[in-house]
Amino acid sequence: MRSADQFTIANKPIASIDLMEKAARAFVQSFLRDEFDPTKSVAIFCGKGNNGGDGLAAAHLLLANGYQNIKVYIINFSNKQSDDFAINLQRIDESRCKKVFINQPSELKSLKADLVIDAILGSGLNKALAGDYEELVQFINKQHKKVYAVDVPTGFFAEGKLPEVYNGIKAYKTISFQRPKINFFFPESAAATEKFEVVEIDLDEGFIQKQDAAFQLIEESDIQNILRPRKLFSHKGTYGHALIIAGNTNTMGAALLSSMACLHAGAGLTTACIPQGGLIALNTTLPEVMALPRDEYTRIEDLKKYQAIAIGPGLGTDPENEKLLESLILSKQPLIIDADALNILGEKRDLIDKLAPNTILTPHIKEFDRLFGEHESWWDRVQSAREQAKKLKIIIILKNQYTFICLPTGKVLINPTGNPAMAQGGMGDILTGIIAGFVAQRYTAEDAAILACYIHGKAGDDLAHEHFVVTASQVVRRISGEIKLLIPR
Ligand SMILES: NC(=O)C1=CN([C@@H]2O[C@H](COP(=O)(O)OP(=O)(O)OC[C@H]3O[C@@H](n4cnc5c(N)ncnc54)[C@H](O)[C@@H]3O)[C@@H](O)[C@H]2O)[C@@H](O)CC1
Ligand SMILES: Nc1ncnc2c1ncn2[C@@H]1O[C@H](COP(=O)(O)OP(=O)(O)O)[C@@H](O)[C@H]1O
Repeated sequence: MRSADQFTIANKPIASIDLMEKAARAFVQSFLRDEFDPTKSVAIFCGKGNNGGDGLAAAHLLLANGYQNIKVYIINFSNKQSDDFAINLQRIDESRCKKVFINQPSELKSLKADLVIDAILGSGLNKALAGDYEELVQFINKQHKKVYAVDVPTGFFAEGKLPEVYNGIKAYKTISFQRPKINFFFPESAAATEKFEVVEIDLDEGFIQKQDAAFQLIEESDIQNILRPRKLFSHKGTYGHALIIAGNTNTMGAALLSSMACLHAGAGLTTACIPQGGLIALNTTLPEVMALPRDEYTRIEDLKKYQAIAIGPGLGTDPENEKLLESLILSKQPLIIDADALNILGEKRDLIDKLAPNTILTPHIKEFDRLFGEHESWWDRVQSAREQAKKLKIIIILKNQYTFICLPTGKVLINPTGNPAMAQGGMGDILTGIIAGFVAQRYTAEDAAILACYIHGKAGDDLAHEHFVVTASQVVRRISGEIKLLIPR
């Protein structure tokens, strides 16, 4: 993003000071949507780089928007200052805005303001906070004010491994420019900001898109470009046959949820490979789904009729399941491996190297670490998922609030849908079923992964508008409706 700033300044008819003004304007617009009471007092902390410059420009704009009680704290811990900071400082000097220079953190005794804007350090942060900056930030955090951060909270790295213990600003909201910073998508960011919003500042989009960015956020338009309508004169055979190998004595629910999700995602036929004991449950709850009792299942040649095979939800890790997984892997059929099948793979690591290209693995954090070793941070975990997907030519769907879809090309797609109301058992089982449903319909493994993650989360988001918690069964029933809403007319 820093290179996009520089490219835009060099190639668009816009001076860097005007870009700063644009950024400040976008920040203030977003701030005013949340904070529309101009009688509130605001303390704006400005460093002497461009982040601080944004803060000064924002002070100006807030005054122009009727805020009377604004105080700017200029953090004067270093002699260096950016040119655009200096220009905005002069503008502040000429205005009626109160300002004070802070040469040492101890000069700050109290903070009376209702709201705080943090513009101390932005994306220019090059090492963890220490010394005066750390002391200043601790002081601000201890005031327990509502803090709005400009671009990134001071002390938060926009990318790269985050320090184990975060010592930067704890913001209520971060208003970030043009593109979200990759580290916002990792759980560690919860210590730095409760939420973030991305605002446009007109950086050169063409340039940004040409960058070979490893990470890409999935957008609704991507889904619309991938989804295909049901064809005239089509029949069940057009949409493929999926096999869901799942369930055990105490975990038949996982098999039912997965199979149901596969059905609702549009597979032409769905067969559930379950234990004998689950037949009544299946036949009573999912009459559309066919059954293949697990002990009858032996011949690998019979698998050829399935366009997608998912294995794992509620499966158990018995030795016969190990053999089943191994034979499936060797059959090179289109495979989605989840839950207990991933745990088996974690124990029988030699099988990992035998996975066919485009096999889909759907681990949550624990399953992932069982497969590929413990990781200290999410940055490390995602890097290693990326490397493994590339090396093995498979797709790894690393599940979390933001799910990372790691492709064989080395690219990582970030799924933005989903929310904490979905944090309940069974939610992963239905994701697996949805993926199988799309693979059966002959979407590529990559497209099926993208569609499934996005639609799964979107269904959960829509339900969460009205529900405190969203169950997997509720999400399943919304899948087909979500597809209908997303599909181009
Ligand atoms: N044209 C542009 O480049 C634009 C930049 N914008 C703003 O500019 C910010 C980036 O500005 P800068 O590159 O000037 O960087 P910052 O303002 O984030 O920081 C600059 C200074 O902080 C020092 N520093 C870094 N880490 C430190 C640490 N741990 N302790 C103490 N000092 C430290 C650096 O040596 C540098 O002197 C963005 O976050 C954004 O707010 C926006 O105005 C949009 C346009
Ligand atoms: N806080 C959350 N925000 C968004 N999605 C979530 C959240 N918590 C869980 N999910 C989604 O729910 C699913 C949980 O998968 P998993 O842990 O395998 O569940 P289970 O094994 O119980 O079926 C994943 O797709 C994950 O992305």
